[in-house]
Amino acid sequence: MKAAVIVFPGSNGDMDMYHALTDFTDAGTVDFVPHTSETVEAYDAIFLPGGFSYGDYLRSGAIARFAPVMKSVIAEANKGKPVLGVCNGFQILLEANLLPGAMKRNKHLKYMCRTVDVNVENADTCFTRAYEHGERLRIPIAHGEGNYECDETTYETLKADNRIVFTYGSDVNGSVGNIAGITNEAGNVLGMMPHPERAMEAILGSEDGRRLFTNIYRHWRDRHVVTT
Ligand SMILES: NC(=O)CC[C@H](N)C(=O)O
Repeated sequence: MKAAVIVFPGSNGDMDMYHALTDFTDAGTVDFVPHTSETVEAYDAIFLPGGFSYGDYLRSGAIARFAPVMKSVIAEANKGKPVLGVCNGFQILLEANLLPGAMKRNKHLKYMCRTVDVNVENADTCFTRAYEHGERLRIPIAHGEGNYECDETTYETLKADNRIVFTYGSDVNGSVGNIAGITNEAGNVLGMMPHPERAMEAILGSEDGRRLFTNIYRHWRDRHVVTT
């Protein structure tokens, strides 16, 4: 599997994402792909890391959404390749309209940085099949604009179509329905505010993020590697 970790000016989760992929999955190639790149067509899975792309000016993700690489990210997402956006990556996916809704400042207007409870609401996606439905994970958050907002119709659709993949165990930032992560309609694009790539090793507090990465790899392997 060839994985692309997209790097924007201001990304800060790119190294963690790279570490999660190279040290915990058998992904053959993991490349840092700069925001100026014109194409990610050669990659099987695309990862948008956390950070403060373009200094979070205007709104988080609002400028990154126009980076040259995004045209190709959108094209590959529409072909059905797995695309994972974490934190700022999620914000960019929202701004790019690959996912519905928007992010507002956290309800207390404070940047929050701590490990929280995260519920697995849908364990039937290419990202979450290694988890149990209803499982409670411990995953760190680190954001100032994680207050997910969408209109009533969108919320009802997300619920009805099982596209709410993760919720917070409690109301941490004001998000509608305590939403922590959602997918697109096809299920191949996941945006989530908690950082699974920072929950890979018990020594750092949790290894609950591991299965997300190993499962993306497994999903690809099951479709591309012939076993006897
Ligand atoms: N770790 C992140 O990606 C968080 C930064 C994000 N731009 C924010 O809302 O603060």
